[in-house]
Amino acid sequence: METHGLTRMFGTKTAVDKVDLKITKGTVYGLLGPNGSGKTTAMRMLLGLLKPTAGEALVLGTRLPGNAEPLKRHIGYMTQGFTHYRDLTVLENLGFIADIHDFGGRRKRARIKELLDTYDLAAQADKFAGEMSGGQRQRLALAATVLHRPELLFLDEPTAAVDPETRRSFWEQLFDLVEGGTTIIVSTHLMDEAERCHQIAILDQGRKRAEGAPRDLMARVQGRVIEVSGPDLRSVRRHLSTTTGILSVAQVGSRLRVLVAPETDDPQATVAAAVAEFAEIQTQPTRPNLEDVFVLATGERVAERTA
Ligand SMILES: Nc1ncnc2c1ncn2[C@@H]1O[C@H](COP(=O)(O)OP(=O)(O)OP(=O)(O)O)[C@@H](O)[C@H]1O
Repeated sequence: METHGLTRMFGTKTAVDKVDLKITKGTVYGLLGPNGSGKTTAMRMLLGLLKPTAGEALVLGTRLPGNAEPLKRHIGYMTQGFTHYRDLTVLENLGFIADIHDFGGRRKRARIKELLDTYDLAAQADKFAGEMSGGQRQRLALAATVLHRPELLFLDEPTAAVDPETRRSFWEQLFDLVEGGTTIIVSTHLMDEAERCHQIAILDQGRKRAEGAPRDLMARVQGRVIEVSGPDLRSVRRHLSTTTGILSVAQVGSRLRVLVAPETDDPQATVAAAVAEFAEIQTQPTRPNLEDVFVLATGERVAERTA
């Protein structure tokens, strides 16, 4: 899948701004960005549901904008929230989706049985979707999305509303799909979710600000994140927040994580000098995370934007 200069305006607002992407078959590609950064709009254009204002995309050999009809058999889309019928049972929900995809008779029964086994839903088959737990409903949503064995799967913030344990097992299921050759495009504002992707693009205000494997992106920030410990950390934090060359300061437990701007030669010495007036302060470089990459790419923390 590739896009060139993909752009979408709503009135005078540019929701997606000249975005170039290249996504390799059999990988999980993450679109990471805060609310309103253009993730859903980008996905809807790639699904052929929304026409780009400018630019183009090539999705599984189909050129967009253009006739997206041939794509529909080959792609799956899990929207934000759960889109199955709460007053139908698990079996009825899957049966309904199977009918939409023209699965009939024995083929329909076999595929539904397979999905109930794969997604551990057999015991809930006759339960109303509305009465299931969040984790079970999410498994049902994924089962329904992959029923027709799509080659390309779009997941819009799939685990924003579930607990960490459910999120972990959901991701294991995604990697099982990838092993079978499926390509997955997932949008998220969660750093731990983005870290699991093979490749990510960081989106901010509709623009792509950075792209690469999470590990490579974090390596680029190596040495720029300094951990500060000692007494009176709230005062130290306030002081560092107004120091030139320091991009962000966040308290994590009994330490501060300080991100130093790229143009600064010796980040640790810069932080040490800035806190010299405080007694008993220790500084040491620490391992960067994707939040640091995001701040560096956009100048702002995701949490601040999302809040
Ligand atoms: N149909 C629409 N009409 C007008 N503006 C829209 C429409 N859809 C999206 N927007 C605007 O485009 C921008 C990008 O929205 P989009 O939903 O793509 O972001 P997002 O990153 O998916 O965020 P979220 O996680 O909140 O869905 C936002 O400013 C949004 O208000």
